[in-house]
Amino acid sequence: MRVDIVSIFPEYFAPLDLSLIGKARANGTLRLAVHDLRTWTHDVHRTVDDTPYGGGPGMVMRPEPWGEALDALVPGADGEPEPRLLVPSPVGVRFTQALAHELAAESHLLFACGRYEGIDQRVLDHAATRMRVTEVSLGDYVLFGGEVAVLVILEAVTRLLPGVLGNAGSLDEESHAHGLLEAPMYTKPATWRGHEVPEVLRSGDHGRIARWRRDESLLRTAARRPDMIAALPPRAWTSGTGRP
Ligand SMILES: COC(=O)c1ccnc(N)c1
Repeated sequence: MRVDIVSIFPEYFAPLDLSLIGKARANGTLRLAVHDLRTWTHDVHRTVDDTPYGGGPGMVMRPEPWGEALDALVPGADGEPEPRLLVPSPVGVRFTQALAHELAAESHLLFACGRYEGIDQRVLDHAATRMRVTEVSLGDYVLFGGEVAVLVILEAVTRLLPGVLGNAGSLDEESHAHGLLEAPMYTKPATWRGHEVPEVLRSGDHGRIARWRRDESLLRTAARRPDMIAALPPRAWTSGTGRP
């Protein structure tokens, strides 16, 4: 997967050299490049923003640098598929595990990091004439800029790519993998500060363990995320594997 990120704070992405994303970059699973939007400015102050039409507080990101940046990063006639442009924004569609899986199937993601009051709408409108554009929200709150959201989205997507997670099986059992929250997890020692690991998990009875985990998962989801319970298919209540 090719990923391009455009930001006025490229240094925000230094963490992408670390850990499993760093390894994915080193082994070629992820071809990631970070670009400074100011590369595509031409004035001495390298201006990227201006006052909003219609008045109001704050500044808006100018369209010209973004237009030139996207022109430079979107392959022209060389046959490569158009990238999917992702714009982290409070007004976007909610980022979910399902969307992470959808993005993990893309060959080229292009992230545009807005700052100030956002990017001139015409940048997104023009981009939509030649590529898929998705504004993505992490939740109902506002950040200083899109950079932190890109780190979150990129981590959620990259870990789904083949070979990135050492134990791919964990993808199958984790929270949100099957519309439920994961059951509690335990490791040694069996007793810690007077707290015992549930006996069933030390029983070696895999059928009992699977049922216990399913039940705990349903209870935890019902308590914390009733919206997810409401979205479950009816068969989720009877399957013994913990998978709806
Ligand atoms: C500037 O970007 C944001 O404020 C933002 C991005 C993604 N999700 C949000 N909830 C906010």
